[in-house]
Amino acid sequence: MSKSITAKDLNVYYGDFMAVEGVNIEIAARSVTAFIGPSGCGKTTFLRTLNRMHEVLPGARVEGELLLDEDNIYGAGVDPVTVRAMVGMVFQRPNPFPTMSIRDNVLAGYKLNGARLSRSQADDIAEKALRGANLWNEVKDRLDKPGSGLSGGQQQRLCIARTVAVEPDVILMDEPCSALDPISTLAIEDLIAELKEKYTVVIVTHNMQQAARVSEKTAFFNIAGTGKPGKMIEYDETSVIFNNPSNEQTERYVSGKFG
Ligand SMILES: Nc1ncnc2c1ncn2[C@@H]1O[C@H](COP(=O)(O)OP(=O)(O)OP(=O)(O)O)[C@@H](O)[C@H]1O
Repeated sequence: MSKSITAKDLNVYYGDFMAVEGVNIEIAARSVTAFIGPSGCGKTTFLRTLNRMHEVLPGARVEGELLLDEDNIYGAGVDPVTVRAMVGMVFQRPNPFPTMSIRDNVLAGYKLNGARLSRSQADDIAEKALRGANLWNEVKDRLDKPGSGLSGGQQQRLCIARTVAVEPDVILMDEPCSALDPISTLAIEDLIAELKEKYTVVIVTHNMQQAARVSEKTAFFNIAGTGKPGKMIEYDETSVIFNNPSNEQTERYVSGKFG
């Protein structure tokens, strides 16, 4: 399954501070969208609203609507835990559970939900997810060894396997390669290209070449100054954003004149 994402007039606050203002965006199912922009413009903050992670901080809140297909994830009675099962997230630093085996890391989502799986069901889920994360061949002979014994790039693919194991509709990635070497980065970028066959992928990246390589659409965010809210300035096909943007701020950013 894969779902579209639509934000309507979304404002995001930390207490009284409005960190992101007035985002309107439509992200197609089965696509890769990159969020770019200078530090502090609200990319991560906005990304974390897409699976209701933002509100885990005290005082953090959201105004506006956020639809997964037709359903407002901020609607009355919607359980954030259900939303987070549909919208998985991969973080900047690989964060496998260090003492858990590779296999149990992949199955962690099921264990947290209290699902009862037979040994063969669990084996099938683990293998499928590890294959889906392009990690199976590297770990199939050591599934019972701790996840922390893998390289950084392998650990990040393990985290992606953990995310895809529960079959989400959307995968959010917050600078997933920033702690990785170039070879591991390429492995993750290849994987992102495969993931979009099944999932809607949204990635925050500081690396403009990466945005250009992996995404079909790009949203450029900017901030007018300290204490001001970040805004989405332009959203278009990635090739347009990088080669022929409409907005002067976008043009200045992608040509390296600031940020
Ligand atoms: N936990 C928090 N409490 C209060 N303000 C926060 C918090 N996290 C972020 N902010 C503020 O929200 C604004 C947007 O930050 P955010 O981290 O989303 O930007 P970003 O574009 O992802 O930046 P970077 O590229 O540096 O990661 C900034 O002004 C930041 O200081």
